[in-house]
Amino acid sequence: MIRVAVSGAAGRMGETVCRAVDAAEDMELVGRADPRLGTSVEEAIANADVMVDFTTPAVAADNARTALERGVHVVMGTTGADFESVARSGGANLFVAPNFAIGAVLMMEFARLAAPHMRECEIVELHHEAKLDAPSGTAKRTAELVRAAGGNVHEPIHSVRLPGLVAHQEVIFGGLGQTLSIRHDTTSREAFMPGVLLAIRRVGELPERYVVGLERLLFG
Ligand SMILES: NC(=O)C1=CN([C@@H]2O[C@H](COP(=O)(O)OP(=O)(O)OC[C@H]3O[C@@H](n4cnc5c(N)ncnc54)[C@H](O)[C@@H]3O)[C@@H](O)[C@H]2O)C=CC1
Ligand SMILES: O=C(O)C1=N[C@H](C(=O)O)C[C@H](O)C1
Repeated sequence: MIRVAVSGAAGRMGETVCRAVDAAEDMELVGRADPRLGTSVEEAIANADVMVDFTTPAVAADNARTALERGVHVVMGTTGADFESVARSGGANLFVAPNFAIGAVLMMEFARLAAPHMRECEIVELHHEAKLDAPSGTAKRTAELVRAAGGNVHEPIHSVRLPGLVAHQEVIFGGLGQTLSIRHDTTSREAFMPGVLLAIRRVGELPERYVVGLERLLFG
């Protein structure tokens, strides 16, 4: 049994992760941290092997440090924060993914493949109106990957925030007489759960202490 604590447990993602962990036969939900529940990270991780964090950019790095210093592996989903500086804390592993949905990972892979052939690129990301960070973590990661593959991502990345949206992104390449659009739509937060559960199962045996991107677990 993998003993899992969820940080941000009363949030949109945290509640969904708690249900997914509860339903997984090889996992036990041992702690739920959230100020809205009156529970701290320290209490929640006391008996945990892995902490999953979906909180806010302001607190996520501190939460990760707290867990790593206590030897608890971290699966980090929170975007808009930098985790490089905490990655070497303690003796446990840190896995960070800006997007846990397989379709979003494929969108980024396809964009990386297209970049050397159609260099000019714009990214439009669209999210629910309560999202705190802009551009999204997925959009920033896509831009990094496209640029590393030789693409020219135009600034700024376009961020749309509206009620009715969940999480969506379009990567548009333009070339002579043609465009190529790669679009991913998340219509339910359930989309992220297989990726989160995979990361919980694998975070204890990463090849390095700090790994970024679900593609590292999916495609080796
Ligand atoms: N990597 C991925 O695939 C995904 C990442 N996200 C990211 O996850 C994060 C959370 O998103 P939502 O669930 O929509 O936000 P939310 O606002 O619904 O939930 C955040 C929760 O964190 C709690 N919180 C605040 N401070 C805390 C602390 N110090 N310790 C523990 N909990 C604390 C809040 O009370 C709230 O319940 C965002 O950064 C978002 O971008 C969201 C969806 C997918
Ligand atoms: O806040 C969200 O909802 C999401 N955040 C992540 C991001 O910033 O890319 C992943 C997904 O887009 C949903």
